[in-house]
Amino acid sequence: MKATVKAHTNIALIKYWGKRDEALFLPTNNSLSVTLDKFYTITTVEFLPALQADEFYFNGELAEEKELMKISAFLDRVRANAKKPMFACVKSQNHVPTAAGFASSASGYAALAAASAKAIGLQLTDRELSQLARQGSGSASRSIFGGYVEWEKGSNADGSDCYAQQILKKDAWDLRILSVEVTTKAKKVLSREGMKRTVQTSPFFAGWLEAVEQDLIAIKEAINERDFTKLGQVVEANALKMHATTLGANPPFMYWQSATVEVMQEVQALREKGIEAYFTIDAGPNVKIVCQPEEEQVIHESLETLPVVQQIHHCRIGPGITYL
Ligand SMILES: O=C(O)C[C@@](O)(CF)CCOP(=O)(O)OP(=O)(O)O
Repeated sequence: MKATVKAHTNIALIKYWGKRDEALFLPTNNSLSVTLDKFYTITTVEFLPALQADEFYFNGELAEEKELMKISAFLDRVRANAKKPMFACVKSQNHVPTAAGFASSASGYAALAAASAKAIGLQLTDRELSQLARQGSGSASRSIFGGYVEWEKGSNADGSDCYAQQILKKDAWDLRILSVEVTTKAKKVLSREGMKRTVQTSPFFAGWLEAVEQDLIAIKEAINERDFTKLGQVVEANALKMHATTLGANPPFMYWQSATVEVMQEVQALREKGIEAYFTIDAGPNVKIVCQPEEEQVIHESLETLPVVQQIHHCRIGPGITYL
């Protein structure tokens, strides 16, 4: 009754931004991501009849109560699914620089979903695992798979048609992701709160929903044609539109800091010099840059001249979950 799983984090090229159902983590729009090779979570789950309650160790330390509550709530779904009311000991090791603003919940819940299902004896398909992980954190639904992944929003109220699937293998198109950590000052609005406030109060959210459908069509054409310029332009414009919605929320908020804008401007300056780099930004001030292998180094060198750049992580497109 024990299993260990390694799951990688992912970065959305077309953003998940808004839920149509908070309880089931059903999104308002499809999203598309690439799984990253460098950052991952390894989670071991052991169901033990002798346990009187769930236990959760995070990076070797007993986790605090509120984290344990979230894990237990997730395990309740697994227990109900397997009809086995047994408690578990969960041990998670994160290899994700949380300072980089990576959604470590993506790799964390993907690993927890796969390890807990396996340990309790559930035989779930990857699609079913994606639907289970989704109920821990939406973006985790994508980390079950490697390569290029699309998360289908579905339309059923119960989420039975809401899951992610791989649309292109990781080695089919070798793109690089530079994760640029900048100096962070303010406490950020967590993505869950950010998207909820935006859906409920931003007049720009309707425009986002229209635009993201078009962006998804365009990026899939770009992927099929291996057209990096087209992909980069869609990725950057999609991120900017997502962030534009937050400015219209009530109360308004903004994830960018001055350092964020400096990096964005450096990327645009690189393009004016003929170096193709495109940025994307999630629920935080850090910037991720998409580029082609041959320009990865020159982009790194230009970024590290910026005093606001603290660290640059080089990522390639990575694999789906593995059972260790
Ligand atoms: O990753 C993306 O598509 C875009 C974002 O990173 C943009 F910030 C949102 C990720 O949201 P997540 O942490 O999955 O939310 P949850 O479902 O409330 O846990």
